Amino acid sequence: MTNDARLPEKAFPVSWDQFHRDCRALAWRLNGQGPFDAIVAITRGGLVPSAIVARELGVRIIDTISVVSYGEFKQLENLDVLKDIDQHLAARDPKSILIVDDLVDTGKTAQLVRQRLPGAHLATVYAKPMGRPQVDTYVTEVSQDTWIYFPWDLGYSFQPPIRGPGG
Ligand SMILES: O=P(O)(O)OC[C@H]1O[C@H](OP(=O)(O)OP(=O)(O)O)[C@H](O)[C@@H]1O
Ligand SMILES: O=c1[nH]c(=O)c2nc[nH]c2[nH]1
Ligand SMILES: [Mg+2]
Repeated sequence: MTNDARLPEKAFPVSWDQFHRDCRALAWRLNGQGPFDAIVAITRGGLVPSAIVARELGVRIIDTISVVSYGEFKQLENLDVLKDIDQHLAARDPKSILIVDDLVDTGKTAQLVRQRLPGAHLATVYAKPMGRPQVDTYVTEVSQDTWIYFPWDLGYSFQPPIRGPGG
């Protein structure tokens, strides 16, 4: 048990280097599918993976949908859509559209975006078991009681020794 009751049990910190590799691995998996000619990034977490996947797959059109679902480590009661998908994009063949996010947790965010773009392919870098059914392609699964720490949320800090200061 962690000291702070708000924190999930396990931590999975991800460095920039690891994240870049995991996004490239996602792009490799997606390369055999599609082809995709537009990406919908679920902001904000989907922005960095979308940029990397777009570069690898040669996709030039990137739209965003802004969904807020989490306060501090806890999901909010209702998902809030602050910015919706462009109507021009929604009129395209859904099979050519790739939806990208950093992770699925409960799957509620992914489900909301799927309902707006039925038939589009949804990809995330990480997936927790509850959200996995909402994802077509992902790279790494972590347990439901794990919190993923992304590189843009982290900084260098002192780590106390595992056995404490006495050694
Ligand atoms: O599967 P779910 O339980 O719905 O959670 C997953 C969503 O939660 C996080 O976004 P968040 O709402 O925290 O906003 P952010 O992307 O701006 O950080 C994450 O980036 C996913 O979009
Ligand atoms: O940074 C994050 N890490 C997570 O594990 C997570 N789950 C939902 N939203 C999340 N945001
Ligand atoms: Mg998000």
